[in-house]
Amino acid sequence: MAKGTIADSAAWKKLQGHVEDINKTHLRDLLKDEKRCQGMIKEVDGIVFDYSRQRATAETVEGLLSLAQAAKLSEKIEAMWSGQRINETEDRAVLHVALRAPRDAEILCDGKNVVLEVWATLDKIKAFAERLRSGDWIGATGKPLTDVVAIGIGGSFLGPLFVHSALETDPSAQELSKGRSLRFLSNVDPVDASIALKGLSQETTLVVVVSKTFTTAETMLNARTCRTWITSKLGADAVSKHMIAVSTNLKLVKEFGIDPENAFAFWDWVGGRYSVTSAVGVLPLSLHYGFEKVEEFLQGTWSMDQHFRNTPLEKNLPVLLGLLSVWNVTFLGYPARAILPYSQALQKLAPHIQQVSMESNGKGVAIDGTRLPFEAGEIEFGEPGTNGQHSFYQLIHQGRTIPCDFIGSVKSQKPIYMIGEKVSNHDELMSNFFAQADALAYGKTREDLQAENVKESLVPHKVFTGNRPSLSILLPALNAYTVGQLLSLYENRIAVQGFVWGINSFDQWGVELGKSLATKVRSQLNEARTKDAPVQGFNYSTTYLLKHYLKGKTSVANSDPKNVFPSEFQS
Ligand SMILES: O=P(O)(O)OC[C@H]1O[C@](O)(CO)[C@@H](O)[C@@H]1O
Repeated sequence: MAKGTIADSAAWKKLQGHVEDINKTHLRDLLKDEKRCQGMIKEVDGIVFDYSRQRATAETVEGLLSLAQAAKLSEKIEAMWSGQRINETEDRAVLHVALRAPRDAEILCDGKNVVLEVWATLDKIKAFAERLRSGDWIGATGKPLTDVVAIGIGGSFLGPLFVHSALETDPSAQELSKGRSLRFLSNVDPVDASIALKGLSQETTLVVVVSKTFTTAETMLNARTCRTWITSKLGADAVSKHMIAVSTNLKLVKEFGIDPENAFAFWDWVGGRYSVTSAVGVLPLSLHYGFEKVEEFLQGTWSMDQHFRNTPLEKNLPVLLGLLSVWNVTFLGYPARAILPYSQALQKLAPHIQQVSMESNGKGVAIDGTRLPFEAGEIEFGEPGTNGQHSFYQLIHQGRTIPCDFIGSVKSQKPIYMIGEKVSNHDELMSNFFAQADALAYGKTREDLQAENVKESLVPHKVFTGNRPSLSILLPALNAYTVGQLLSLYENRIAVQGFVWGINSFDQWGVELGKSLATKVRSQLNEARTKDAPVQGFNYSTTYLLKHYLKGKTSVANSDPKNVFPSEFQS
């Protein structure tokens, strides 16, 4: 589009007009049309995707596909895959898909096949993981390193944590990680460090500092904290044995004191929140589970990536998911989405996707800087079912309309059957998965309640309007491969939304302002505590709060500097 935004397109306007038609329908009636439903259930590489409970008809989907065409979606997907610098404000390509490509694939960036570099790093990770896991790599006192603490924040933390929590309950992955532990340290809150290091011994711990930039304040402070924890017990030389790094900034890794030989690279064409399939996730997960298990995860992502790149839009799961999200957010006016895995192992899916989505698409201007005449981005949150049912589902059923993603699996990784119970524990879980989607769609009418002889005064309270959209994703089982498929499905869905809205989903300028203001506060706190300097240069409110905060702290002016650590740090 030469000028203006996607909202100027005829396809956009047509969809706006179509909202009125949809508002005349109820999901209760739409679900009676079996032909419609049949067209809205797709199966790809073992995953069933059912969007028949969306407030949409074949005409809606057709309208959305025209919108995709107006937004040049196919061209944008191809531009991403062909290494064009589609992250224009940072002048970078967006090629996280290359991270999971098989060894013999070719993906070009600036005329270079990046798959070769990807595999050089994967080979290095594999070799290192084998050395560590076999006990060939030993710590400063000669002991094998069985515990890994991965320090990182945002994309350098949430993705690896999500995959780790998903694999933790997979029996084969469990077997591979016997006798080992993997912990994460992200928050700069000293309590997080005390939790991460609790009970660990420096002698058997390897710290992995994960930071794309190697400048992130929280990560670097936690890295220095762990370095002090190690050196105070094992001496300065122990760093080379007990600390390694993942970064695109190998110069700063070296300056920090980590041997560049023990650093694992990735590239500026990998966005932080899209980096879990780079060394950011692959290294710590391989140290814990072995490289082969992590490779299965990469293969799952690649399978869905290939489907995304090569399948016509109308059958393409990430595309359909993305278009329906645009429909819900922008046209039907539902700004939020609930991610509801009926799988405890997917407990960190929502927090991870929350970052991928909200940091990617929470933008106010189009890629050319034009202010958007609509609100892009989506509020994403979620909890595993059935826990969420006893928390926020009340609001979803009778309060606000929040489109839901229900995710379940056919098989459980930990089946429990008990004599005398009607169903297995997993069947009980999945009964809720199936029931909730229909409860939201159909609701319960006044007539239904009257037929049940419900007391008249209670009828209004017990009515469920229904007509609340959801979609269902059914995996064959939860394992490394399907976790990879799911990740790619969501990552690519989020890219599709951004491509259609016409925004840059791959920069994150919105996180900068808070960071720079924190620098000013940090130096004020330092001046106040070490030199008793007065609080100045802030507005009334911040000055008041800072003074109150400082009143409760001990001044260290005129005293000898010393390290202070919680007792958990002393092993
Ligand atoms: O990996 P880094 O450079 O430490 O950055 C951590 C995170 O901070 C952000 O830059 C901003 O939140 C994320 O995009 C990124 O994942």
